[in-house]
Amino acid sequence: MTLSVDIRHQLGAFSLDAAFTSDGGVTALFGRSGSGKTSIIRIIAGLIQPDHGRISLNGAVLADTDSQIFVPRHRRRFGCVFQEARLFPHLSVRQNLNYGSWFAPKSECGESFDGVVDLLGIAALLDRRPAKLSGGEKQRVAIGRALLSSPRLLLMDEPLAALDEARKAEILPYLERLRDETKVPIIYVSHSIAEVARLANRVVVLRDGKVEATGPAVEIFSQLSGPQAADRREAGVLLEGRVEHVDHEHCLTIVALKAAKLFVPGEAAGVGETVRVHIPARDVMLATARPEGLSALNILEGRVIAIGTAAGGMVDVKMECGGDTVLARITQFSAERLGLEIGLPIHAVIKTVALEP
Ligand SMILES: Nc1ncnc2c1ncn2[C@@H]1O[C@H](COP(=O)(O)OP(=O)(O)OP(=O)(O)O)[C@@H](O)[C@H]1O
Repeated sequence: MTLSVDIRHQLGAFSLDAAFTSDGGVTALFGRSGSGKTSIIRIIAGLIQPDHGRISLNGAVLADTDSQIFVPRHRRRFGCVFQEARLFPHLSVRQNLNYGSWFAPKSECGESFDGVVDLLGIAALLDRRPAKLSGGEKQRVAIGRALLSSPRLLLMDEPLAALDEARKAEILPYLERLRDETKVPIIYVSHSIAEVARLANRVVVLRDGKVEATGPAVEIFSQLSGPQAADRREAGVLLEGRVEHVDHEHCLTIVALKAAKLFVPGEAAGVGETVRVHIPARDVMLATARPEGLSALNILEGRVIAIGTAAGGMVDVKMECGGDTVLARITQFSAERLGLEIGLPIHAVIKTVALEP
């Protein structure tokens, strides 16, 4: 599956000028509020006709202003999931789900009803009305309804934004299953780094209607100037590794990175599985000599490879640790006191890491 988007569009004073491709899996459109994410989703969905440009899916043209082609939205066969579940209040969950399959072409059997119900864990909800569901349950039903329409592409616009942290945590594993177990490619809009880091295979970073960067999630989130650099709270890196050992007694997972090993709290994956590990930059301390007597389990050795420009008294320090990149956000004062410079051997003391299987 290749979705190719190359469009220009004017919305009042806002200019959208974006080109990117998506090759299946989850492609996240990521950017701050007002960067143009929703407008792009609406253009892909066929809700807005672009002023200029072309959109195609697997070579089939959906919109092309040069040849005046515009496939209307109902003929694109895309499933949409929005911030609000938008279920029919007078229909049961089962009827809401069946509504999705009425739009599926009879010749194509996509996901089965039972398969979708199982995938999203909604079997116990089938006879309830939406008013009797939690926000997270409603969203799972909305995803199910979209999937049962046998979509060629799922467009998800901030599907978790209206949910509290507990509901988000409840629904994220289902989105991961959706990504891993169905073949439906997903365009996923979010301004949450944690969400995108966890779900996306590819990331398109938008700023002021333009594509600022695009590439594999692991690469995009490890760039010093990456999308997270501006975000004081969420900056960090995403590393990929393999589970080497699960210590059930201490509820720890030991992940082998390129050279180093990381101790990660929890038992979220099995031995041999590939996992992503999120290391927030604010949780990384630096030491010029190997520290002793610390409670932190993870001390990685490496070298400083970049020092970001200071903002608000803080600097980002990028290190290469045995082939992996780690980012630390420390005060300018500490950086000066440690005499940090490119090439300096350094120890990264990592306080918390989160496993994202
Ligand atoms: N119909 C419209 N007319 C004029 N301006 C518009 C219109 N629709 C959107 N805009 C403007 O276009 C810009 C991008 O909006 P858009 O909703 O695509 O951003 P976004 O990245 O999805 O933001 P958010 O994360 O807040 O949803 C904003 O400045 C918005 O005010």
